[in-house]
Amino acid sequence: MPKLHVDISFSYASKRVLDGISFEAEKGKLLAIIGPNGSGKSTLLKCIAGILKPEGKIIYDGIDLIHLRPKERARIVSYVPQSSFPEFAFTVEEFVELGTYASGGDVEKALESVGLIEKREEFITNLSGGEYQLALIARALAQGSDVMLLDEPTSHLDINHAKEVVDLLLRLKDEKVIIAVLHDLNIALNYADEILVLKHGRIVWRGSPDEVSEKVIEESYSVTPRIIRINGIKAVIP
Ligand SMILES: Nc1ncnc2c1ncn2[C@@H]1O[C@H](COP(=O)(O)OP(=O)(O)OP(=O)(O)O)[C@@H](O)[C@H]1O
Repeated sequence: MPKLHVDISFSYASKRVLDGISFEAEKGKLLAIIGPNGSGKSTLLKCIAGILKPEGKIIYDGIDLIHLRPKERARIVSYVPQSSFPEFAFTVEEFVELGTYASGGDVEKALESVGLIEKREEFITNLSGGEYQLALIARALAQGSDVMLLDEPTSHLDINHAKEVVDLLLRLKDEKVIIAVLHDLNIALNYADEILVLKHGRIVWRGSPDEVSEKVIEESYSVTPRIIRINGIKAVIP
């Protein structure tokens, strides 16, 4: 089974933001990246997505993604950015169709997967923040890529829609390499298979959600939380 190998560093001008980040991700395991604000999580996803050009290597299935042209890379990697207000008044269907540019993917299936098929004719600018987040995910799904990167995919969603997105990722994880930046530690600890903790642009901890201790959170976020575990369910109380 092909793996994604990441071994990179990145600087904005002279400011080192990612320093020797090295990890692997594979299908079947939902990988969550957590860490405090400014630790480099979004920058890491942007490097893998090809928006930023890091030093080092990003290899998937023997192919070095850093040196691929954008259209070739888009066949392999899709990226769901942090949600912002849509810039153009496309219909939902047209917006999701943008994802098919590189690979000619399935718009209808993508809309169905996120529950937006009924809204296909509506303008994207009329969606709620949560629905727009789902449209961003549908656009990435329509790309049909093997690797999917998501930057805080549940941040604008109510508990019901957040659960829908998590369920979708759990359904997709056997067919795609999925890497999600998550601020919601409860989602990360309860649904991810592996966790990477970033701090000051370095991986300071990695392991399974069951191994995340109060000390790990304290050392990364400088806050002393309580982690409660009941019948396999974990809750992080700040
Ligand atoms: N375009 C940019 N130019 C210069 N510095 C930047 C730029 N974008 C981000 N940074 C800096 O890089 C560092 C990492 O930012 P990044 O957005 O990757 O962190 P993050 O962990 O995703 O943060 P958050 O959790 O707040 O979204 C921060 O110090 C940030 O100020």
